[in-house]
Amino acid sequence: MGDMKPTTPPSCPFHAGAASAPLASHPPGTWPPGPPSGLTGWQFLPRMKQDLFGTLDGWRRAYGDLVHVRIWPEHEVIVTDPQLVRELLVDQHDALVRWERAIDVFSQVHGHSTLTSEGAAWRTKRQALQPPFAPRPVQAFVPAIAQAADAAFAQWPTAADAWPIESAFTSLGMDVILRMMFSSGITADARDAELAVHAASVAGNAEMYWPASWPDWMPWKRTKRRAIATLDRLIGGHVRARMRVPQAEWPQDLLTRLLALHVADPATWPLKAVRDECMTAFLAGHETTAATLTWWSWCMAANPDAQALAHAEVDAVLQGRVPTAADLPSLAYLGRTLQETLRLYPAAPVLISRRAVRPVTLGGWELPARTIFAVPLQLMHHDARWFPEPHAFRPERFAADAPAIPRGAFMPFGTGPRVCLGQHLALAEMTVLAAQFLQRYTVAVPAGMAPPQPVFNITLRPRTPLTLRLAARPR
Ligand code: HEM
Repeated sequence: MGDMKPTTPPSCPFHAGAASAPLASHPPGTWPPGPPSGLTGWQFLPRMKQDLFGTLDGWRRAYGDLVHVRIWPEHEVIVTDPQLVRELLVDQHDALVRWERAIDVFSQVHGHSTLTSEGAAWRTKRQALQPPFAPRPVQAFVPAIAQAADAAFAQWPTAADAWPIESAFTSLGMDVILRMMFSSGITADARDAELAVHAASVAGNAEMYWPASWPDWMPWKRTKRRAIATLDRLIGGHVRARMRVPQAEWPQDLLTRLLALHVADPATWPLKAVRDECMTAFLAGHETTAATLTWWSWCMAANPDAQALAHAEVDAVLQGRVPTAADLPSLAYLGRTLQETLRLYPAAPVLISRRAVRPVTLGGWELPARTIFAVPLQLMHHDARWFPEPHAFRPERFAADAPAIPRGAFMPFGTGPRVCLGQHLALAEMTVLAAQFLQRYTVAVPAGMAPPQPVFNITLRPRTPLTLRLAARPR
């Protein structure tokens, strides 16, 4: 096959000035460089399972920012160049759907929600849900978030050498999302729900890399079956309880907004669709924020100077008050500590893989329909080209006067039309919780403790549950 020169498209009077389609500069039918796959490429799977990011990083160093990996019967392209990631997820998003295997696995718990749907169904759901998640409306949740934090911190000890902070932040994250969704805080069955979320997550992650799932009635899937039943009871119970209350008495929360859609248009929004959105908001809405606050508390403990600056800012801005939505813009340094945490430990360290439904031209390569694209945010966030000394915790990278970070190099919430629905809520929530935490506590690394190792189980979590030294601050 001869070299195909890029050709200039004929100019069109109707589309003058519009972004032109990317051009292929490599011969059609060829792939970007990548590791030799042998007959099947299946030998890559155990390596990827054992150390996904180490394996991908090795390939990026050897082959560049577009790596082709052949794992029969699939062709996968790993994209780590910020500009190409944006070209893919923003400019060419309509050429992609989410990898069907991941969606199969997620659907077993989430049903058919914004997270798991495609095409017109996804658009309808996303448009209906967008308004309460926009930057301004999420401010209405700040008092509920602050109340949840007050209630939780009242139960935390004033001093502890090894406080199970990960579990404590997970319960708090769950309480917050339950208050926002159902106007009802965490109940005694929260520990069951926490265990169920973990079990469903571990089972989901394990199944993702098999071409199909065994039916859930198989005897060895009992733990997963029970986990899903526990979550169904929790979410379904709230929906049913609300339906027993006269509509005029429904509180202003996310469930009421979803049920209003059901009341107005039960064909598009049957109760099952309401349940599915609640499940997604519950799972996506607390797992990720709890994981981020866990890593943030580690970053604070391991970087006492940054913690002291954050303490000083919180004290100066809040003067001991409970934070309100109006305070959030003034907590700028605290916000940067959260951004730096999301850079080092993105809660969703790799986006859900995408499947091309038509040919995609990217970086000069014409990649055929059915190509799978993977976007490992973790690698991009740790790339020394955009983040010097990438493993150091440096909140000042995000200061207004710091050197600009290339667009697309930092995207903990993804990008394009399928960017995280809850990003503004998550940032407001984490800032309020972190501020209230710092008003009360100093956190430190227990003597002799090694840095926690991140493991990827749908979200990025420490390999063993994180515990830290906690001491109440004089008030
Ligand atoms: C630190 C907190 C969070 C992080 C890091 C995070 C990250 C992400 C990322 C990276 C995606 C895109 C996945 C992809 O493109 O494959 C996503 C999607 C999504 N997130 Fe979040 N998320 C967070 C919090 C939340 C919260 C609080 C909610 C809701 C209450 C939420 C709801 C969703 C939903 C519904 C989607 C799917 C959107 C769609 O497909 O249209 N997330 N999230």
